[in-house]
Amino acid sequence: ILGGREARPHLRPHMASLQLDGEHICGGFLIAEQWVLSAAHCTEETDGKLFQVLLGAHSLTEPEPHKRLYRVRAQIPHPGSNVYNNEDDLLLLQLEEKAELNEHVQVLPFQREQRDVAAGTVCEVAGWGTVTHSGRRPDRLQQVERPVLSRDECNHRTRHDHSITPNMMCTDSRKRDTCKGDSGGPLVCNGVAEAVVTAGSRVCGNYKKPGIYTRIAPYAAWIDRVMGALSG
Ligand SMILES: O=C(O)c1[nH]c2ccc(F)cc2c1NC(=O)[C@H]1C[C@@H]1c1ccccc1
Repeated sequence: ILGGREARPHLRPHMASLQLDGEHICGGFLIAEQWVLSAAHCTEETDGKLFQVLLGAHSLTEPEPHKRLYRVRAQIPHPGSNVYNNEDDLLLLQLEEKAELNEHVQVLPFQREQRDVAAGTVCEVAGWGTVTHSGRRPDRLQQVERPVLSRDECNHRTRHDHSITPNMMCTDSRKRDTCKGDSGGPLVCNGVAEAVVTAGSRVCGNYKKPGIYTRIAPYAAWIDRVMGALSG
């Protein structure tokens, strides 16, 4: 998160850190007791290794009550996700067991209504991604508020040049922005997860390249189908 600040500890009990060998790779969030939603691109360089999911954390390194690392039973990237574009950039992770819910570990409801968030709506995004242009990695969860940018604005030739589909949305990226390591985290508007930070490589903090998110409502049926099929 560029231009943000340290989050109030444990005000985002839905936040997850997707880790490989103890290293934070991407964000994610708890959508059900045994399920985390993140971004498919985050699995690109993991050559088939399964993530571990850290829940209940504020600091990535310090011991905290309710902080717990969960093993993953299954990772299901959306079938439409690919390495060439940001389309269908969603990843479902089934935890080995149901997460133990408490004040620091909670599920976050996601938007199911197929209606765009109005341009100008101020939403918030949190993550353990880079906090400086030189790539400094924070130990504690950061957050930033960002206004939604209309799809037409975002698709302007000088911005994302018509690559933003109806299944995506954008936020203003002037100075305050998401960055590497924030991908997979939720864009929360009025307390509801509207979208997921896309994990394609994008310059951060440049107003010419707004933040890109995968809207969740268009994928509600896929999410329900996968969770229902693997609910054994
Ligand atoms: O965050 C992303 O957009 C993104 N997209 C990817 C694609 C492949 C892939 F193998 C990884 C990623 C990845 N995450 C990262 O590189 C994470 C490791 C870097 C990081 C940045 C800041 C703080 C902690 C760790």
